[in-house]
Amino acid sequence: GGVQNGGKAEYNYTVDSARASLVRQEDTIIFGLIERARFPLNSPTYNQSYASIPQFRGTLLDFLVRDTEVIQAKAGRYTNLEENPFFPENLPPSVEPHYPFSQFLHPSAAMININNVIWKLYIDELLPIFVASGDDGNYAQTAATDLSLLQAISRRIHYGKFIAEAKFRESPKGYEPLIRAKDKEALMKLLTIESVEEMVVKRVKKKAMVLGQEVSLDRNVKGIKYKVDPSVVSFLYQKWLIPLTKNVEVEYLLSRLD
Ligand SMILES: O=C(O)C(=O)C[C@]1(C(=O)O)C=C[C@@H](O)C=C1
Repeated sequence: GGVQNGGKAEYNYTVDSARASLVRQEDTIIFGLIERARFPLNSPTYNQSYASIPQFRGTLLDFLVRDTEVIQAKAGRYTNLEENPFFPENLPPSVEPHYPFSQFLHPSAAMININNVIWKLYIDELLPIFVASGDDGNYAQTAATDLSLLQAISRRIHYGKFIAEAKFRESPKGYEPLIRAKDKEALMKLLTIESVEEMVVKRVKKKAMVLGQEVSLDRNVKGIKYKVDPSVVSFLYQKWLIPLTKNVEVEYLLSRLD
């Protein structure tokens, strides 16, 4: 397809390499949670009537994300299909020379973007369970940590496209009839491996303990304190991140043969 690869070997994802990437992304997400949890909720960040930005309608977070995405688009961020913008409308093209990223995904399926769902979920459901209530006035800093965490969560969930493609290529005969029959339930069942999910949930809890513990040189400190509650991290994965990744996988597969 389309982009010339300039003689470079095309990088192909496998189920194993995609899983390895998800494992790495766990670190980014956990650090993102730790960074955001340094601040209390700071609700004015998400309140349109608080923000009074000239020529802009929206919240401070909307403003920061929109304008950051414009810059990042120009710098070429979205030429890599692992990245999906939150405000894809009217993003400028990259001004950078194009790197020949692998055309691994099926072109129509590559267009899936559920960031509107992720955004709403983040504000309404996720924030309240891992940040303390309160207001310390650091709204711009808060929005900056929201942006990197949102990008990390979005990347993880949309990575479902790459996993789904790798799974499809490993057993097209299993997937093709279900895709033709548009059988979402059967697709969901075929791509689900409960033992892998259980490992993910256990590992992120352990990582949150290791990466998020307060480090002290004082031997007399009693009890370990965590910067973000490890059981909240495993809950986020179990309740939201894994299910949404799987939804992306199903959506991707449904248009895989278009
Ligand atoms: O590792 C896989 O096989 C995936 O599809 C990823 C994932 C996940 O979101 O972590 C989703 C579905 C599977 O049941 C197991 C794990």
